[in-house]
Amino acid sequence: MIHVLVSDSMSSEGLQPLLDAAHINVVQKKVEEVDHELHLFDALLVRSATKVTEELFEKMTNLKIVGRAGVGVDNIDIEAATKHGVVVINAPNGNTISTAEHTFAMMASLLRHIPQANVTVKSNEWNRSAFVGTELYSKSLGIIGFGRIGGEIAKRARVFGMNILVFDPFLTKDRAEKIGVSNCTLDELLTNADIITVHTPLIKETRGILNKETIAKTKKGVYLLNCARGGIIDEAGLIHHLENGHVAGAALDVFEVEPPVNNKLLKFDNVIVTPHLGASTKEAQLNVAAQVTQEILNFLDGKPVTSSINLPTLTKELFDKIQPFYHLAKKMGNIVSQCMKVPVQEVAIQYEGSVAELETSFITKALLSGFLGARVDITVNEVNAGMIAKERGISFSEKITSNNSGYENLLEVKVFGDNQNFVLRGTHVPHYGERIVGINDFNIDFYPTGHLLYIQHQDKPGVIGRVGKVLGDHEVNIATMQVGRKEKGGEAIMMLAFDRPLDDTLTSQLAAYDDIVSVKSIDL
Ligand SMILES: NC(=O)C1=CN([C@@H]2O[C@H](COP(=O)(O)OP(=O)(O)OC[C@H]3O[C@@H](n4cnc5c(N)ncnc54)[C@H](O)[C@@H]3O)[C@@H](O)[C@H]2O)C=CC1
Ligand SMILES: O=C(O)CCC(=O)C(=O)O
Repeated sequence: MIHVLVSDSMSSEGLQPLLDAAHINVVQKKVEEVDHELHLFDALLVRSATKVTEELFEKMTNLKIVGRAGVGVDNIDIEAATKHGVVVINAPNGNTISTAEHTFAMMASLLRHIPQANVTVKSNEWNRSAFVGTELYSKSLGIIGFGRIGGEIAKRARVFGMNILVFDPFLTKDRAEKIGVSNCTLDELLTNADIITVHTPLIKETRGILNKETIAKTKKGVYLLNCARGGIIDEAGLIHHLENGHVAGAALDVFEVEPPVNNKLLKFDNVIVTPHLGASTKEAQLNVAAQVTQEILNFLDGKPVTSSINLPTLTKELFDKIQPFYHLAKKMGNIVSQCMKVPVQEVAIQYEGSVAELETSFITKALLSGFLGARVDITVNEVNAGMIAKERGISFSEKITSNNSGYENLLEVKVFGDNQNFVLRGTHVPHYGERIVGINDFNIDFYPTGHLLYIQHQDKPGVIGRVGKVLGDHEVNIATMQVGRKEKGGEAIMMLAFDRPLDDTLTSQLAAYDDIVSVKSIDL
């Protein structure tokens, strides 16, 4: 049974496929309410209320995936998720329209004082002169962060006859042209916009992008909006410019601390607020819950996820093509790790042939996870393999080569360790399977599975017979056997496969022969 914890309120219609799955047990409770069972859950679904911290990852020892029903993942410690090998996914476009519409509603309300006027009329006042507003028509709207939501706002602003100024360092010329806007510098936007709205993620570079100093550069009487994340507009800086009358008004859906506690911003008549409602429509909630549910089901079924924050994004088609190499790479990493029982400083992976055209970074991570999984006692997977390698001082690299070894595809891993290097080559043959085709300078051909014995020896008469006899004396049946050598009478290797693991006494007994250089038992 797979256990999924849904810890924030979510559209039950969107969650239905998870609720309907017979093999999945869905618990809809807050994290605090299941404190003693946290270790049971395979998946966690959240909106923005649940804080997914390092401490929570430590308690959720079985967790494999966190799904964020929404865009912003600032409530999830992505670094901690990556370290714990937990995939983080979000629902990037399900609430775009709702948030763009909310921002527009806030903008119109702010400039026409609708919330303030509403309160007075309901209090039996009829004071029309107190609420003279400002038109949106022909005003310059500055949009900071021109992604999905910023783009939708621009489309609506154009219909209202507004001029649009955009600042987004990552905006491509193509996308700007397609929507018909031009990118300007932050300073140009600040000095020319009548209204400024922010739509970036909350990251180091955007925290406080509008602050005491930058707001001072804006036009006197500017209106500011934040329907993205609290902290993108620095609250102290905004308060300063509301008090000195530089800012004519602000519309805020989000706050540095939510819900806001003793927040001075709530005292200003010209500040209108909503309780983080950008994505709160029936449509958006259905969209994000359905998107994230489908992704979780795919993931739990071993299918690719398309909106991961800490894994390369793969389409189903690409994922299917990568699968054979993913499994081969994982096994190759594992074999190398078991053959190199010394500290390792570097892992270099090379791709040749058709495999080089795929998303090799994913295959590299699979190889690293196979390598590290055999030598560390924590969960290692494609999510955290790179991070764990770095933490352990192991550098890794990948290279595409145009070498022509004759194989349709070839993966080669070279591992450099204390006084020892090791090279392994593998290929995948369609309809036939994975093959290891080279160890160090030797050509060989075996199927990497089960219990193997790798023997380096002298190419002399009687060695193979002696190995067979020792194994036979211990009632060990040899399932398959491959040999390889470089030259007659020189160094040689054997790879034997068995139906059951070998015990250490047997490998020590074989290693004691003079013409046997080394014996390594490999379990896959
Ligand atoms: N109030 C609410 O309920 C909601 C809030 N949000 C917030 O809105 C934000 C934006 O959402 P989307 O448009 O879907 O995200 P997006 O990823 O499509 O767009 C973000 C844009 O910000 C730009 N950006 C990044 N760093 C920047 C910088 N230093 N300066 C200027 N631009 C920068 C990016 O290039 C990107 O184009 C989310 O990160 C989330 O925090 C999203 C949905 C609902
Ligand atoms: O879950 C919510 O309603 C908040 C949505 C949001 O802020 C986001 O998607 O980034």
